[in-house]
Amino acid sequence: MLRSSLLTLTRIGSNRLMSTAAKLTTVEVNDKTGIATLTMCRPPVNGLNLELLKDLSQSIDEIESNKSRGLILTSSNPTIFSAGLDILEMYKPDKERIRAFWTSLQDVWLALYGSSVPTAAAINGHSPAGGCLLATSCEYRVMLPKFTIGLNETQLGIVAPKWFMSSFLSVLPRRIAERALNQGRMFTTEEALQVGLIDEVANTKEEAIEKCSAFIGSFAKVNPLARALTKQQFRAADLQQLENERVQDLEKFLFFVNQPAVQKGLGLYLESLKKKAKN
Ligand SMILES: CC/C=C\CC/C=C/CC(=O)SCCNC(=O)CCNC(=O)[C@H](O)C(C)(C)COP(=O)(O)OP(=O)(O)OC[C@H]1O[C@@H](n2cnc3c(N)ncnc32)[C@H](O)[C@@H]1OP(=O)(O)O
Repeated sequence: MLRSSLLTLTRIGSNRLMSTAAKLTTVEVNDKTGIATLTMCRPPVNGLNLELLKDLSQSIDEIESNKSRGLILTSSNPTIFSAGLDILEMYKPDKERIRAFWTSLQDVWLALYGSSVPTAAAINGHSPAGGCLLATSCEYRVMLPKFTIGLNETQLGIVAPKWFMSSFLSVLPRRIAERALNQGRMFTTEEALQVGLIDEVANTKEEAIEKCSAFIGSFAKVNPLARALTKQQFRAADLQQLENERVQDLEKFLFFVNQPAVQKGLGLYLESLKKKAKN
């Protein structure tokens, strides 16, 4: 693969840092545990734009093919895991780019939710919408206090697609998931723990990564193939549904995003974010 030939390896203590120039993610493999930490680093808020999504896809593929023992997803930003989809991709979109953007988001979800290696999210900051999608696509979540997580799409006047719901439903009981999605509810760390949206709370990012590593380590004595096939059987129906409906899902998104009312709503939301940032 071209990307493999561009790969540079740097050693930091017992970790190998795999990265390429101008990347929006880094992958660091711990030599002792064999676990890869995939860090999103797109300032200011890890907004999921086309480039970050492509990097995430490549990094997940890399981790799968390097036979890492597990994947921990986290952020280089000390207060934001990911602000979700970059709204600038969806507001007054470029025709070709927005197709590639949504297709890349589908790719990331299929790769992460369907990953054969154990996955965990060290949620070291706010995690709305697409950020929550990434976290709930993993098998385990550890979050730092005083942040928020949830699928807030209805608050923006937009609709989370079915596969966002699949990830959410793989974590939460249906009744709680349905109500939270309808309300566009953002959960505090404490509330998220209470309903089961996250598995543990940690006080620091390092502690969160340790807890994620311990979760991944809990599979050490389980046959990796049996574990991977079992996980994939659990997730097969959700994954297959998107595989079967990829084109329709893209067309539905394009139709929706181009509605004048949706464009107006996104514009107002962007404005309110910018106003808030200035104050
Ligand atoms: C039509 C579409 C149909 C279907 C698609 C459905 C799926 C949607 C999934 C999504 O992910 S939609 C995105 C939803 N995301 C959000 O609602 C998050 C919005 N952001 C925030 O709540 C906050 O920014 C934060 C809690 C993440 C961080 O707060 P704070 O640390 O106070 O940072 P600022 O708010 O000051 O933001 C700094 C900077 O970043 C810009 N920004 C924030 N979020 C986004 C974003 N999602 N997309 C693009 N830009 C974003 C914000 O405007 C500020 O920009 P400046 O230029 O003013 O610095």
